Amino acid sequence: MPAVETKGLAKQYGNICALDSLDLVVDRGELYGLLGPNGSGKTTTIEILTGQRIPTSGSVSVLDTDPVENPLDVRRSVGILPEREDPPSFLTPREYLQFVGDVRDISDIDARIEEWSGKLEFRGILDTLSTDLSEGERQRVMLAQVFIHEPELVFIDEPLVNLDPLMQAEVKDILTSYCEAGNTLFLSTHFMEVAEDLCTRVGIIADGELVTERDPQALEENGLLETFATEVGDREPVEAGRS
Ligand SMILES: Nc1ncnc2c1ncn2[C@@H]1O[C@H](COP(=O)(O)OP(=O)(O)OP(=O)(O)O)[C@@H](O)[C@H]1O
Repeated sequence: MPAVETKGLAKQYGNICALDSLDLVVDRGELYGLLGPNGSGKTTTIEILTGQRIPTSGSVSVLDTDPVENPLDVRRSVGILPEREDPPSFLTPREYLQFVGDVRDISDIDARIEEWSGKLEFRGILDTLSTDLSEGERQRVMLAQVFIHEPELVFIDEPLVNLDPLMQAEVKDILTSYCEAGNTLFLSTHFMEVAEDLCTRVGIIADGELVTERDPQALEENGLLETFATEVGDREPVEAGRS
């Protein structure tokens, strides 16, 4: 069974059609990137896949579980990093990750905090209040909470945002090795070079529909940007109220 599968997935917010019959299949071990213009439905898709939102119609399967029927089971077995999410300002990274360890039932959380704060190079700020951290330091802590319970499927919106170039290279290596070990990564990004460098397959979504899927490694330089411009740029604007 694939890691993620949607059939005819649709989501209306009042008279706004955010998703319109989305069919997606992401196999286990893939590093899949979902690209699309602002408002095309990427966040809505991830929120439905992670049991945070109920679709209007269609079916969803995540690790063989229906996130609409069993949202808690899905949220326990995946890692999630939404866009612009920070650790609570009033906790230190250590306290926050210990809290995550409690929620995820991790028995050796202290050892894992050591491991992930080492990998993501934030051991030196483990006991600093999060309100006093830089944006990049907060992103490192949030990346640690994604992986600390060793999920087999991870959803990340803009994984490299706010990271300096050396840390971007580290995180790219972490994400690639995570998938090489047989796990699955579902990314959403606006950065073509991130998708080109990292993803084994990308899907381009526009107006809540999947318009094309490509292997970015098989494209010429800037090929993804050209594909994006062709597939998305030529579309007619969609009016609110379309069903
Ligand atoms: N809670 C909500 N209530 C009403 N409309 C919403 C809600 N969330 C999203 N929308 C609308 O649904 C559409 C899809 O939004 P979504 O956030 O999924 O897009 P996106 O591709 O993630 O956009 P971006 O790249 O700008 O983050 C947009 O038209 C948006 O305005």
